[in-house]
Amino acid sequence: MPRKFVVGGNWKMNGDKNMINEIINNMKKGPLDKEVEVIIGVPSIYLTYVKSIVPDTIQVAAQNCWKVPKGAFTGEISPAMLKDIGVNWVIIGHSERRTIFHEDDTLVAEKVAHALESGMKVIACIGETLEEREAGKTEEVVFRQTQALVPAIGDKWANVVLAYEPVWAIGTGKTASPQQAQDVHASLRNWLANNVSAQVADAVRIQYGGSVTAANAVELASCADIDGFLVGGASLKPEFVNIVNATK
Ligand SMILES: O=C[C@H](O)COP(=O)(O)O
Repeated sequence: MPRKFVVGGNWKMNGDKNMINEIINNMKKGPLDKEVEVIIGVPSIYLTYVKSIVPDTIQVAAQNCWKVPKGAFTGEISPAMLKDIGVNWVIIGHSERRTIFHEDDTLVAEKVAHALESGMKVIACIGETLEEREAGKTEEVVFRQTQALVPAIGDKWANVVLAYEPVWAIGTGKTASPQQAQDVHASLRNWLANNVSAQVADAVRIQYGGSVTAANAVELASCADIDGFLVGGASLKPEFVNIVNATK
């Protein structure tokens, strides 16, 4: 079965109500390709507001969550709380969480496991730093990060999207070339076939993220193993509509 293209917009810690109204109005105007799954990653404080103004055709994600349902974890939010306000997706393990907030593979896996057990869908992020790429360790790093997720995901791969985001391409304007991205995506799929199952390898969607724009999205989207994007900066701009429509 062909994999449905899935485009996420990760707003990160950006936006206010005025800007959010503009972004959503622009997406409503679209038109957005109906064949593409669209998920916007919203700062937690605006999740309820965005849910109240967004059409059902656009799904809403949190950018993080904690690994237990409730308790003394000041400043955190749980999958149970997200589900309570109708948010069914969460981005976990973004490189900014891994680097700035020191989230390691184990914590990322615990968060993924709990989110999935709570009935949420997860965009799980992986990707190498520039230093790791230059040392020829790209595959070693993304395989290690994915391996940590395997027991956490268990049989719930249908609720997971993998986002390959080379850290050196995030917010830098340096996009991975379509060949560089395709090579890593193909290696990941091959690794999944050997270490999980052929069925999961074939079905799981792997997004590319890192300086995706309307100008490079069409070529990246034409690669066989690129099943969508996780878009940062450009998801705040009108060109996000063109990125969603990159396979049209
Ligand atoms: O989650 C999105 C990625 O960090 C990519 O961000 P960017 O498109 O601004 O490079």
